[in-house]
Amino acid sequence: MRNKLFWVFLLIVVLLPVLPLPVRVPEYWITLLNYIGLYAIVAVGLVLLTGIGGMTSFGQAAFVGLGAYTTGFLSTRYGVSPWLALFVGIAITALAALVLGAITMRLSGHFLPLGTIAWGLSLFFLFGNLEFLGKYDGINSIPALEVFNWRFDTGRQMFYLIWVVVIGSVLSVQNLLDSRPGRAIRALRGGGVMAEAMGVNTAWMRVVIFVYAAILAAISGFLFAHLQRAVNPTPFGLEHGIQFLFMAVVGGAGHVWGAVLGAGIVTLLQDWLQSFLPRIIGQNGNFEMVVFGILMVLLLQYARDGVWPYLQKLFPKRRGVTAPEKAEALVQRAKPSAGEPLLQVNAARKEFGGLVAVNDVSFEVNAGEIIGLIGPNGAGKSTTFNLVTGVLHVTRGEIMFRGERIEKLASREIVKRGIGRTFQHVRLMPTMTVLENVAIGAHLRGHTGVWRSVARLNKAEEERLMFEAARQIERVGLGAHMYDEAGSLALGQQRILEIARALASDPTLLLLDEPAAGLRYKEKQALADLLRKLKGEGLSVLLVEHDMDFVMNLTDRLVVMEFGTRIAHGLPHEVQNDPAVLEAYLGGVE
Ligand SMILES: Nc1ncnc2c1ncn2[C@@H]1O[C@H](COP(=O)(O)OP(=O)(O)OP(=O)(O)O)[C@@H](O)[C@H]1O
Repeated sequence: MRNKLFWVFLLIVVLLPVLPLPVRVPEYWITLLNYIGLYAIVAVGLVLLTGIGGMTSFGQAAFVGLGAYTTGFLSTRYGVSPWLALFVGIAITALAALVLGAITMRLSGHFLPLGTIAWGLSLFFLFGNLEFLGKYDGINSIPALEVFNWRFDTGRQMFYLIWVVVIGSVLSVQNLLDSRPGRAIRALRGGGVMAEAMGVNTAWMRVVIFVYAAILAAISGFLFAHLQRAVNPTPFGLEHGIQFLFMAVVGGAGHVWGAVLGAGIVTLLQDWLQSFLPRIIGQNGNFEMVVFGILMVLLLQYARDGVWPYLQKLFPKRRGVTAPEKAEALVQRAKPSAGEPLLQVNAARKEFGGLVAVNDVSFEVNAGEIIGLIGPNGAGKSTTFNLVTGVLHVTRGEIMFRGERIEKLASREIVKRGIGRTFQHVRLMPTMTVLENVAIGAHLRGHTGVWRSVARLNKAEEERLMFEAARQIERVGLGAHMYDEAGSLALGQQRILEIARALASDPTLLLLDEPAAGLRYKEKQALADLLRKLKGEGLSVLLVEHDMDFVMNLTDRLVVMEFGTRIAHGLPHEVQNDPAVLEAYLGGVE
């Protein structure tokens, strides 16, 4: 169920063009609302791409152009039905975005924005220079849209079509974000290391949302062409690409409805400035751009999250995703029997240039054991951890898991095989609930993709995933916080939440990176109790730790490293009294 506000909004949209006199909305406002709608469709895509996925594109106007020119060209030159042209336009755009995305999405940092700028510029000049597209004059006499003899040849009629698409775009993106791939998209922020560790193919996910945003832009372009009944390159230039980005940011790039709000604010503001500034200043010129620029700077300075969050505070909060009381359990992997060899690290070596961070280190973890990997600062523990989890790859040596070599596999392949992990510095989605955070961990246990999620054909699987996430939350004792925002929990609880997220992947081995770091005594005790309980349930744990006391009463065996080398190995009390360990780890016998 959508909230009341949505239905009020829908009612306004339906009534606006048909209100009788004297409250009839003038043509001028209908035109403005049409443009706001067209821009909003593009901005919704940008919210997904930029606000949520964390990737900046200046090239959306070029995708709008692709949609507009395809229908303009096909419908005027070949008399093709615009509806067919819409599909051709979407296909061309998707293909272009796929190719462009596959090239640029792998590049980090500023390469993507630069790539989209280059794309925006080159397409603009291409439109303007191709003879068959009418060069800079463009294409005229584009036919009106028709559905069953109903012609959309006035602004008032187009209004409905445009706003149906706006609402459809918003709902489609909302549906997507509340789904398995949506949670993966939200986890892309912050570099994607966490998402990869949960089994998400982040490079592919980035391409997917780039294509999705491009398709929305192309649909907007299609409507634009049939509203204007003419196209030329000007509206598809880089300047408009930047404006779309402004709209998403002004509204609130992290909020889907923010796109509609942002499109409204920017369009109205520009229109207002354009008509009033010349009167105040007394001469014509592009003064509105100057004032607009200043307002933008102020907004970015004082309201980084855009205007939507302020508006949102006035209304009741949308109820988030909940876990069902009952659902069919997810399939579990076959568990090893106690004592079976699980992980074998054989002479693993990692060199960073001349530095040997891990020097031919060997150890193993058997099913049902808790093993501690300890050592002083810089000993190579985290590097070893990263070698096992696929974040780094060995220079030489081998790592076996359940009889299979895994040292060359990527993180997402390793979690697939049953190694779950947590992070030294917790990596949670702070504004998502505990439930949703844990559900990210179950990513690989679901299969629904983007299109089925958009169409809400994922209900049964979502219930199973949420049920499993809730089960893991109860298992680690965080049931009372199921619907709290993850960022609101204390550090100790956040670390336990990360364990629940790892458990949601149904691991046979749990890798914990300094789980006790920063915890208070009570929190450490709670964590140790939880790990003992998990061990009792047959789970194996490898933990990298600094805190000697914490590991002493918890682990079955300890592996001690110093300067990248394994210096001791054995039962905790044996290791504790080993002179080499006392010397290295405790800084010598006092
Ligand atoms: N990506 C990297 N590039 C170059 N050197 C690195 C890299 N990662 C780690 N090192 C170096 O490798 C050595 C081992 O570091 P590592 O982080 O594995 O130690 P650690 O035992 O986990 O220490 P800490 O407890 O402080 O986290 C250190 O000298 C570190 O500076």
